Amino acid sequence: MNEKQPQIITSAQMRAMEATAIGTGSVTGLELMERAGTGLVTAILAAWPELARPGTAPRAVILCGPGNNGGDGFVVARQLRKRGWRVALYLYGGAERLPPDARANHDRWCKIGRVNPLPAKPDFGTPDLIVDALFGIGLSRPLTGFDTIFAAISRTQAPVLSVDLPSGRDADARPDTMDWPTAPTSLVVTFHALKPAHAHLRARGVPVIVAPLGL
Ligand SMILES: NC(=O)C1=CN([C@@H]2O[C@H](COP(=O)(O)OP(=O)(O)OC[C@H]3O[C@@H](n4cnc5c(N)ncnc54)[C@H](O)[C@@H]3O)[C@@H](O)[C@H]2O)[C@H](O)CC1
Ligand SMILES: [K+]
Repeated sequence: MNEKQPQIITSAQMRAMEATAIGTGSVTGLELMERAGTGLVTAILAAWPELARPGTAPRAVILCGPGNNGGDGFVVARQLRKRGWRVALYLYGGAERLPPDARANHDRWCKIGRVNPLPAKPDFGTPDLIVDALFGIGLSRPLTGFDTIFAAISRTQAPVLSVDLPSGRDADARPDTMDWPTAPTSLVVTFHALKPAHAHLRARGVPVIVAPLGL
């Protein structure tokens, strides 16, 4: 009996599903983003239970990008802070560039925490966890100028949770994108279903978790 193969959808199919769900009014983009953030935090606590122990105040560094992938990062920051984590959040790009759902979560985060601009040569110190919420399925071309940031992530030797995709990776794993510069990763949490890039990551031994969005 052949093992049930995980469903793999393209980024276009994912976008169409999100658009249909939002278009029919069955859910809002903001609600989808909150579900995504909750799925990410659930995965963090399951993957690193030593950080979930009451009484510890783990330190997370959260890197937010200019789109809704960054929006997910703001949700994670708020939810971890609520659990007593210390959170240092960095934003690449201006808040005014954020799309509505991400901006709403940026504004909610600003009520309880700071937004630091992501420096070109960052020093993230020694966090317990790094959350890579820079880029997801909206990446349209190879990243340039992120090498020092990726090196700074590696220098921390902290585990890296990739939101949806390791930043820099093309979700559809088109052949000419396989050598695009990509952030380090320890664990990838994607949403609703695997995309082609996730099958490649798993084949290379990178753990990939699919968080449901209720779609
Ligand atoms: N739709 C929803 O409410 C949900 C979305 N999910 C998350 O959203 C991202 C996809 O978000 P999107 O805004 O479409 O794209 P990204 O955030 O991945 O990035 C777009 C952003 O980046 C810029 N950009 C693209 N390529 C480059 C580049 N090479 N260099 C610099 N900047 C680049 C582009 O201009 C945009 O500003 C998805 O991955 C999920 O994480 C929720 O999970 C579910 C709800
Ligand atoms: K990411």
